[in-house]
Amino acid sequence: MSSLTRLLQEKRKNEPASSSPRTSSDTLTTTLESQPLDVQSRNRSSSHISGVSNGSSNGRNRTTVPVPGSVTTVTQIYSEEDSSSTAGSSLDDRNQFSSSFLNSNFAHTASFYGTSAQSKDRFGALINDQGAAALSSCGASSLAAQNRITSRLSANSHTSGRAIPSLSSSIPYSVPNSNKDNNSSNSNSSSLSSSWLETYAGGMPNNISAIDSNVISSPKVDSVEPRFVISKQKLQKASMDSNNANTTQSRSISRSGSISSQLGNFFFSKNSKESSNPNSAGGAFSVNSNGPSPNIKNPNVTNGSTAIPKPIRARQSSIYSASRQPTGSYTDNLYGSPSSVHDHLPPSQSVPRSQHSSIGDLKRFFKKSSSSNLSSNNNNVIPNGSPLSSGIAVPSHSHSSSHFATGGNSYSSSYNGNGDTIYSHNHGGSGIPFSKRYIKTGADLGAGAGGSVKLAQRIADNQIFAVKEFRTKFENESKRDYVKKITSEYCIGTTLNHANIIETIEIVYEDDRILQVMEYCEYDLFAIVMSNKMSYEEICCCFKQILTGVQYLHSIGLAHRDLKLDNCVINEKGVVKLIDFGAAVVFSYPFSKNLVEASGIVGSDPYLAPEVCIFAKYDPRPVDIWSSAIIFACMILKKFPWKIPKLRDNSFKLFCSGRDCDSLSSLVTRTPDPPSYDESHSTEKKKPESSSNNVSDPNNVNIGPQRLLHSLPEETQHIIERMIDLAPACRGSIEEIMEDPWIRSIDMCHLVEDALSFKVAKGEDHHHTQVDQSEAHIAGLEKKKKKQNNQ
Ligand SMILES: Nc1ncnc2c1ncn2[C@@H]1O[C@H](COP(=O)(O)OP(=O)(O)OP(=O)(O)O)[C@@H](O)[C@H]1O
Repeated sequence: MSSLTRLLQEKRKNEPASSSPRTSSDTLTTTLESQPLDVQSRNRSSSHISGVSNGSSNGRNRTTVPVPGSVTTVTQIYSEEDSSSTAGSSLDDRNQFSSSFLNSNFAHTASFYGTSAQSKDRFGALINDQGAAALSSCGASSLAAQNRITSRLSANSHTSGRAIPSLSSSIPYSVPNSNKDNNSSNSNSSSLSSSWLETYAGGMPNNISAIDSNVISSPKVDSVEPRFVISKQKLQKASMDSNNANTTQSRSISRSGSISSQLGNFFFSKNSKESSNPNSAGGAFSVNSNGPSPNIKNPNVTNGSTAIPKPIRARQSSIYSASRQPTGSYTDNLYGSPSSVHDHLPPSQSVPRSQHSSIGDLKRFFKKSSSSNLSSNNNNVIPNGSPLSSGIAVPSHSHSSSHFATGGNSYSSSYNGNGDTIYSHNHGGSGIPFSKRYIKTGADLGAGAGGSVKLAQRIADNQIFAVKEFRTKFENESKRDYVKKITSEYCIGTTLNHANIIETIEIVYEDDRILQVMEYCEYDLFAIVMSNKMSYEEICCCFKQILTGVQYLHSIGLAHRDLKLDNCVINEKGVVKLIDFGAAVVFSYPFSKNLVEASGIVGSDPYLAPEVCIFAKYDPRPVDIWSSAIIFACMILKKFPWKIPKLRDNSFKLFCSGRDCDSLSSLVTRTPDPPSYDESHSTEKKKPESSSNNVSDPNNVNIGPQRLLHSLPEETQHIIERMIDLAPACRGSIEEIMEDPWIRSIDMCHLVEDALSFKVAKGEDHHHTQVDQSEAHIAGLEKKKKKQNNQ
């Protein structure tokens, strides 16, 4: 337990119960605690686990976990390590749960930066514990599926994470008339899905219908250009939709260079150096470059933008490649050599290593830019509604537009992140080093696996920003992966435009440091939650804002993959913003109806969706949905429901138990039931069936989904249940969630246009909690703890 954890626990213990305002969440927590069954559950699980580990053979046992009564149980293979780690299951004990809650929040994103041996071990353990989960009584078909999985695993065990099947091999994503040839490897599921959908197309969940073709893990792309064009369109459409929906926000997409093109321009083309003109470095930095297609000219770009590197390189260096290889860091660990990263690419996409980035590229890139200008450029601000030559009309309201410039020294920004001001002014930044343009205030906001975040003040206007200094490369990390992580975070940050997404102002490479300047938000949502002062309505507002951010991301084909309380910050106006796009992936490309599956165990344990721990490849959208639901549960309960979604975690095991199936893998690979005649003609019958998976004892709140749901307000239970459906194919999509009556009824704080600025329209039924700045960020809490210890 970290010292900070202890600090917070002590703080909470010392707080008299009456000192905190009585909120709905308090009531709910009390309700949860009042359930003695939690304690019983923990005792039960301990004994089961103990039994498992004692009987271990070769460190592993196949264990059937008994659950009281006649309910079905979930079976899994355990290792001794697993069994010993079962302690401290979340819902069972408040203190332990709080500890877990805090520790997990301070335990940073797993795997994405996981270059340690731990990651490797963890990955291996996950493969063996979850992927090979052999289950017994779910019918012949699921058993067959399990056998397929298990045999694949055995055939490739300990050698390659790629041996783990894709979730799509078990879940049919395909739709009729999709290209079945492409699905030869998944012929079983494909044919299943086709027949399913042909028959029950209307019954498929929203999260499947959005991607209405076959699932691929390595998309075949002959040309990069169309993707970029559509990426812009998607961005524009998302912004326009957003405008039309509530006129809450619309920022210029003047930073219109796609993520991929930016990355390609930045790092992965040696030729870019040769082919560029003297201004090319700046051009390469310009997000609003000519765009990736040589056929597309952008008359709005007046600076010396560079020629676009060869598309193939751009693609390989993009988030596209990141999305296919987000596990690069641990892949390197597993295979011992960065070259292995390329080995598993299809031949058509395999790239000679010489084409990939190097730290030298990174330095050249930043140095060139630094010497020209790292401030923003008015040239990048596109007149309202002006169509780019690529055929994209930008949103009608120029909003934020801060990014690298190409030699000009003007700056334009129109969104201050507080939601009520547009500023637009020029800051002479050309050639001026970061240290001359910003003063570091010295205050630390937080630090994680990706780097440390500090406060800085811009000299030109005294505005405060959060500046993230990226960590240096780990020794056992490939340069390529390192550069990719940094660039993906920056490129995503600068490309996205939404009130609920943090704005990246610029990125600076100076003195061998990489600094990302972001708008500053006064509070971590985690700190606000831990203050225990949030009202239920406030929690709902924050939740809906998070969902709104997720909706935006998903609408443009991106998934965050690391949604958690401490990746949500909130400003003093009550606007919640998602941060940390280091793990984000593209799941859908323009002109393609294919789902690009994500891979790798990426995220933070308590927020992880179960399929992430089981399958090497998965649809990242339901993962975000699951994590969002966990965030909501954490805000209500001030606890995690479980430490990790694995059966070794007793609380999660109980959550999975009591269903009409005893196999976690089978539960996770379930597909939606076709609508029955009764269901389609009677809405009354539908509810009891969907509200209880606990076939044996629907009233037992300790088993099955009710274990978590019963602790939540009744009105939230339906949609949260949809969000924590163990099967991602059945899980509610973001569109479904946003249409939920309760979600719709939430009076959410949002931005509204007001002449030349945007103001926050506050929800009327709540105000947003503010805490002392000394406790507003994790770093502040840590500092305070240290101080207390020294006294
Ligand atoms: N724009 C911002 N405004 C205020 N605080 C911020 C901002 N960005 C980051 N922080 C603070 O810094 C912390 C770390 O930021 P971030 O999550 O980006 O780092 P990381 O190294 O990627 O973390 P992780 O290990 O979770 O991946 C956050 O939890 C938050 O407290």
